[in-house]
Amino acid sequence: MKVNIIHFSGTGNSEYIAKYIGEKLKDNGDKVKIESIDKNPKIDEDVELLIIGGPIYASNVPEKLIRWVLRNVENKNANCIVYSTSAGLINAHGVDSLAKKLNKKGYNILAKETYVMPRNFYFGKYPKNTKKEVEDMINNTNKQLDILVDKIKKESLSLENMENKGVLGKDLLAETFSIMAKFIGKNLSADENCIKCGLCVKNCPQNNIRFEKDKTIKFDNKCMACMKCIHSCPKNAINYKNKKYEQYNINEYIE
Ligand SMILES: Cc1cc2nc3c(=O)[nH]c(=O)nc-3n(C[C@H](O)[C@H](O)[C@H](O)COP(=O)(O)O)c2cc1C
Repeated sequence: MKVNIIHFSGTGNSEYIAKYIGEKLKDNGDKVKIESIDKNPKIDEDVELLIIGGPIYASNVPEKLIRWVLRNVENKNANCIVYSTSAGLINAHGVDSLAKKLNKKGYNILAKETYVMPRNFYFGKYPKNTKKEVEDMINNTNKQLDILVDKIKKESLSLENMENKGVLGKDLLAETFSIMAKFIGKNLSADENCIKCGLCVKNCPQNNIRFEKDKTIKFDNKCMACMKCIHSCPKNAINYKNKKYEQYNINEYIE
């Protein structure tokens, strides 16, 4: 079977899901392509299964992912699985919106999956997950993924109910959040530990970070609050509201 797996991932959780499913299907002999929307991939003409997902930001997947789907996915009669990753199950069903858009384009939605993964945005009563919590989450998610992969292999998934309620409201929330995110971005700054390596400049999915003439790091007004810059800085030099974040790196927990 020809499979395309497309994701948006700020800090690696949604990419992990894409790769996990992808590798298992490759082992099964399927032809699999895995890509991030950051590379603006093309969906194969003859794709038989599209798997697509990203993180939950306040009840929906990022507006960037929704917009990418609306603009870049052509109408097609193929099977599709949508997924989201979130730090908890509250507000986690934003994946309905993505499903609805793809269903309108002709895709048969076979599953709407939500995976609880480590938190990448912590404050107040939502602290960073402990090592044990992270390990448990990844183990549980792997079990959930194995069940899904098994169903894909056995072709035992059936059509999802598309009578989703509240998609309009969730889309409005995603738009509102994308505006709020710009303000979150305005609270980011690089401190004296910055070694000017340029990784954040290169990695930012919004091209929101640049070097000034004097090589200081400048954050513009296009932030989507994905947290990639904070968690991937090799010197943990990027602060939010002048406070340092304890970094999260999924690679520390997987082989
Ligand atoms: C700005 C922002 C808002 C978030 N909002 C929620 C939320 O409403 N509910 C939730 O469960 N997780 C929320 N999260 C956590 C992420 O959805 C979760 O950590 C996700 O797995 C990150 O995926 P990624 O590593 O692929 O970017 C939020 C994360 C960020 C950065």
